[in-house]
Amino acid sequence: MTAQLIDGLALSKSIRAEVATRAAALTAKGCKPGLAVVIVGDDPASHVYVRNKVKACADAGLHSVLEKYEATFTEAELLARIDALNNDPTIHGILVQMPLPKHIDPHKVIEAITTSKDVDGYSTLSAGELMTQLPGFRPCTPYGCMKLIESTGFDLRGKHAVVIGRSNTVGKPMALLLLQANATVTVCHSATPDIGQHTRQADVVVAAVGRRNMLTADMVKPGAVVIDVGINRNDDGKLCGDVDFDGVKEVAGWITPVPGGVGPMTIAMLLVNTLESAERSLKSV
Ligand SMILES: Nc1nc(=O)c2c([nH]1)NC[C@@H]1CN(c3ccc(C(=O)N[C@@H](CCC(=O)O)C(=O)O)cc3)C=[N+]21
Repeated sequence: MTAQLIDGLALSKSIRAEVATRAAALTAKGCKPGLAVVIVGDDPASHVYVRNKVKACADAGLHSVLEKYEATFTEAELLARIDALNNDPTIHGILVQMPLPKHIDPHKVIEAITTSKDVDGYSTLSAGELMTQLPGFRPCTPYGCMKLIESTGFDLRGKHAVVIGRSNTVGKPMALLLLQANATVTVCHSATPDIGQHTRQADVVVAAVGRRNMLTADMVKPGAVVIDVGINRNDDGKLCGDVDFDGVKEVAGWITPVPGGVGPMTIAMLLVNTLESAERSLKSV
């Protein structure tokens, strides 16, 4: 193996420890940071994720509430809960776990969350704040990817970064964050004829596709930083990313594992955003 491992689990722990320190200071001032996590339906993977988020809050000394609703919960009922959480002074962040059941319009739900509590950064106003470099919340996964890249000491200025995937939650905000760090950014997607032609020129590759082994060693420039956002299962049911880790680690300079890479950072940045929201709420009174 030539690549150095970027340990997302270790980095997430140090960020969460820092969150805990700042949360304790806020709590001492009478403002304990609070996160509300809302889940509708019975998708088992989603239930595992939200449990991890709530546990991470408890570990860092944040207040959290988990609201679980049956798959039959209506859109109107959910919007009423969001309205209540928007007006709840003990709650600084609201996360509605995706995906939602088909009868609920996710856009309507996301837009109902007040921007100051949109710690997922999924709303159109948060997206606009990201695009225009205003202080709104950055989506947790791309924000965590930036911290992972930063942790290597790699300076993005003037470097070529290739993002594979153009989702609203990862690919698009990732490209904007890399651009803000002065990288030259290429976004590849399902209609890109030859993705390898682009990634072979890249100093940084962020793979956010959702297809196992889509990035192989022959597509990577020697020494490149490779960030794997994928969440897939292999034939044995084991969690794996989008990157052919065993092949790419022989070529890359730095690489994130799955699990233990981007996933834990997503949760760490959710706590950072919630803490930041609580700090802002104190400043605004
Ligand atoms: N409103 C909303 N916000 C989200 O941030 C959101 C969401 N909906 N829906 C689903 C995705 C997925 N997601 C993950 C978070 C942590 C891990 C994570 O911690 N993964 C561990 C492994 C966990 C395991 O073993 O399954 C790791 O990669 O090491 C994974 C996935 C947040 N999401």
